[in-house]
This record gives sequence, structure tokens and C-alpha cells, in this order.
Amino acid sequence: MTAAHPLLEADRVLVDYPVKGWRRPPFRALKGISLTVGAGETVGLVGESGSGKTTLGRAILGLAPVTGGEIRFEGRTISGLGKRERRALSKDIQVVFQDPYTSLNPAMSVGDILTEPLLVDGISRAEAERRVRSLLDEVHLPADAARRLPREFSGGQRQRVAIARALSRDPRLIVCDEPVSALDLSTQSRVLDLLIEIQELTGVAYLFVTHDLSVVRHISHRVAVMYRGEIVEEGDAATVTSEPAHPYTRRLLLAAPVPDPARQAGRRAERHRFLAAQAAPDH
Ligand SMILES: Nc1ncnc2c1ncn2[C@@H]1O[C@H](COP(=O)(O)OP(=O)(O)OP(=O)(O)O)[C@@H](O)[C@H]1O
Repeated sequence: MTAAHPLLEADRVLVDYPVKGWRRPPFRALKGISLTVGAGETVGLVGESGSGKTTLGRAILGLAPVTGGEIRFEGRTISGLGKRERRALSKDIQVVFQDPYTSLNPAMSVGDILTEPLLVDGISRAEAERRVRSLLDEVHLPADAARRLPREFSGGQRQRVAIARALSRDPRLIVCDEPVSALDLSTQSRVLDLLIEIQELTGVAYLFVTHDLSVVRHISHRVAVMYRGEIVEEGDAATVTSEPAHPYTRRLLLAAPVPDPARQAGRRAERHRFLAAQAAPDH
């Protein structure tokens, strides 16, 4: 059975930021965005700086003011939730930020960083420690990483810790906000491959925010292109990134490096098979 609702639906979402100054009108950062993310799917959100990508991610996380339209998760409206309901939702919707240097508490060991959300859920310490070992294994970090502090790791390793933390409560959706932009190119592709591997294992969905079309092409099933607070083009990742319809997407594409097409085609075919399997009838 295909799910009755997409995992996530943004429905004509408006976000207005207040502007300081007497009688100055608010700044409309999102101008009626509609977008869906299915279970197990990766939707790349691409656009230049200031187009509103982060604002949409933040609106989904309840961190930006949704002033019109609504956001639904599994059919339930989640824009405008109170603090307590939002906290409960954080089990299902997690985030990985751009900067692995500031997103982890420098005073806490990696083990504590990963254990904390589990203890909040009421899981016993022994069970949480078992879960931490399996999370470290999932992100290909050694078990002794649990005893070390974030500063003892490279940028790529820290981002693996941030991914493990996001995964710790088995979320259905992770908002990835430029998670590889601070990393060098070879580390970027290893972290992207890790995210793909995790999705294949767990069926988690990603809303993947980036300004980089080559990154989005590597990881996404579908791509939405944002320009000045609107989605100007949306479709299958292969089509949008190789035959863009909108002049703005063509401009973005011209600025992106060309990847290995054979590898990309293989990856895409593999991922579409996975999605088709996800949509197969339940028993
Ligand atoms: N808290 C805020 N208050 C007022 N304006 C904001 C706020 N956050 C973002 N904006 C404005 O909203 C617009 C969209 O910003 P946003 O950060 O969502 O864009 P982006 O596409 O993610 O850009 P970047 O890639 O640089 O992060 C920009 O014009 C920005 O200046």
C-alpha cells in the first residue's frame, strides 16, 4: 500500500521575517512554497545564497515563523505546534547542520553527545550504550570514539558524529542543511555516500539543502530549485540537473562541475529500485 500521505508536505508556505524600524513591512522569505518528501526519499533543495532554502528547512523544524499555508508530517499539521508537541516531534524529524565544528558541544564526549537524546526518551543507560556502539558502527567510526571529545576529530569525522546523533532516535526525516559544504571534496563524497548507505539501511528520508548542484545530483531522487523565495523548477534529479527547463537552473548548472556520468547513472538506478521497493504493497 502506498502511504495515504507523503511523509512531509509543505503546502503554500509563507514565511515573513519582521524587519526592524518603524512601520517597515516584514520581509517575505518564502512566497507560497509547496513541496513534498516521500518516505525513504531524498529531495534536494538547491538555490543560490538568500533564495530561502535554509528558511524552509527551519520552518519544517519549527524554527522559522510560518505566517501562511501549512506544513504537514504524515498528514498531520506541524506548523504552529507548541513547544511540548514540537519536542515530541523531534524523535521523527532531525537535523544535520553545515558546521560540524559548532554543532557539537565541545565539552561533551561523543558518547555523551549520542547518549543524551536516548536518555531523554527514557531508555536505560545500558541500552543507550549498546545503541551508541551500533550508531558509531553505522557511521564507520571506531567504538573508542565514544570516549573522545569532538575536537579530537577531523571535520568529516565530526560530521559523522552529527549524523549519528541525528539517527539516534530512528527519525523518519532528516533536514540536512549544507552538511558537506564545510568539508573538502573527497570527504564530501564519503559523507554523501554514508548518507546514501544509511538511507538504504533505514529508509530515512532527507530534505537536502545545498547551493551545490553537483552535491544535489549525487544524493537526490528529486530536486527543487529555489529562487527568491519560490520554487521555480522541480523534478527528477537526472532531468533537472541535465536538462533544466528554467533559465535560473541553467545558470546554476553552468556554475557546477561535471561529475562522472556513468557512476551517477548507476547510483540513480540503484536508488530508484530502492524507492520502488519502499512503495511495494504491505502485507
Ligand atoms: N532571521 C531572519 N530575519 C530576517 N531575515 C532573514 C532571517 N533569516 C533569513 N533571512 C532572509 O531571508 C532570505 C532567505 O534566507 P535563507 O537563509 O533562507 O537563504 P538560503 O537560500 O538558505 O541562503 P544561504 O545559502 O546563504 O544560507 C534572505 O534574504 C535572508 O537575508
